[in-house]
Amino acid sequence: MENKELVEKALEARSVAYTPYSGFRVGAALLCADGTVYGGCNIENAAFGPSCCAERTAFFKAVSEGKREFSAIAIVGGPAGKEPEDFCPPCGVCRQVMMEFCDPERFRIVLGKGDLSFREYTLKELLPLGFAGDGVERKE
Ligand SMILES: O=c1ccn([C@H]2C[C@H](O)[C@@H](CO)O2)c(=O)[nH]1
Ligand SMILES: [Zn+2]
Repeated sequence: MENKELVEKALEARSVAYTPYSGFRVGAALLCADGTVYGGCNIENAAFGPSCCAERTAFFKAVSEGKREFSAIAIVGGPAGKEPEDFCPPCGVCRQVMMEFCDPERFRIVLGKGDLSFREYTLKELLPLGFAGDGVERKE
């Protein structure tokens, strides 16, 4: 799928962001290796801590439906009431979640804006020397 189309889907996902505390609405569209796309938005909470970013919402939706292989994620974000005018790079926690499921040299992170312009990075570029759990015992 074209990056532009993925950015459009991220903008669509952003429209239902739940952000009463920050007013900063983020949307993500996660492209699975099988071609399916999962949208995600940020979901905030009055206790702040339980809030979830758009990117993790998309990943957890996909993994909870059996998906394990991912090609790319588009991310858009900015203040409510207007289309995103700046790029919104993923937070460190979300980069680490990507590291769990994605090949850092192949997984593409597409940062988009409301005008559908975008910049593409690999996960390795945004999370150099990322921790992949090498040496961590796996039970299954
Ligand atoms: O890449 C990002 C950056 C921030 N947020 C959310 C967290 C919070 O709800 C709001 C402001 O930080 O935006 C995301 O969902 N993804
Ligand atoms: Zn995040």
